Amino acid sequence: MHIFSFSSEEELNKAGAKVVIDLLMKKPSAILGLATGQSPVGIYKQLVKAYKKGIISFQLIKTFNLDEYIGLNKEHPQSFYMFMKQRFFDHVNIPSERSYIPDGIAPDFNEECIRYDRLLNKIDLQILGIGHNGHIGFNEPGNYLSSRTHVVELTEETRIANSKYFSSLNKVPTHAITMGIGNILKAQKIVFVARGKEKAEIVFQSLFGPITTECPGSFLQLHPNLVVLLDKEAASYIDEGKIQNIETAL
Ligand SMILES: N[C@@H]1[C@@H](O)[C@H](O)[C@@H](COP(=O)(O)O)O[C@@H]1O
Repeated sequence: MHIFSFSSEEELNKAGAKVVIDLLMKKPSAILGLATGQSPVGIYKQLVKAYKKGIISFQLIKTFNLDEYIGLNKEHPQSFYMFMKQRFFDHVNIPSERSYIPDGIAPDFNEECIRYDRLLNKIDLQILGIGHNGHIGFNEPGNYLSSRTHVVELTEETRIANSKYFSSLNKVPTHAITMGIGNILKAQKIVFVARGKEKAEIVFQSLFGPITTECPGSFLQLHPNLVVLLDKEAASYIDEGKIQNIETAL
């Protein structure tokens, strides 16, 4: 595990984008796993900049998003599809048929989970954030975790946290489809991003606490190629000796 912390947002975002750019330079047909939430948005912005400068092309890549709300169609302003479209897909040259996201209004969700799992080729690089309660994708804390794509009931805590995107809490969907922990851990490399003081404890628990279904992020400790990008606040519980110098490492 390589942990880096940054005093500037821009440096963190540039470091995250650099991991993607380096991969695309080596493998223009790379498969990217993408995440919603505020944490990765700055990285997407840097990637859009790099595309506009002609540094990289997304023509040959494929993308798979982690999750989608159940009950929201693609055009719904709060769907994760729309989130990605507005912040990333519309600004780069990813052919739309190569960007996959679970279908939140599928007629049969069991079938949809099976379909998504079949589509999921081996992800080269997964970009990942974390919820305040330790969820990754929408794998919520509890007595068990699922390995494959599945339907999940969102916790009250998650619905409240995500209600900032909706007009009221009762508009936040109660369920979602998410890749499972196994899908996430199968990625060749994971770039895990977290920002802010309110993430400091869960980031510490995830990276150094016991591996437990009560903290889905703790399963990241099992991944052999994990790059952790934190701002100073999110890194504040971590011993400085465990944090690497970006200049020498990336
Ligand atoms: N399903 C997503 C997660 O993938 C994301 O990690 C989390 C944190 O979002 P933020 O980065 O805005 O804190 O939000 C959502 O619930």
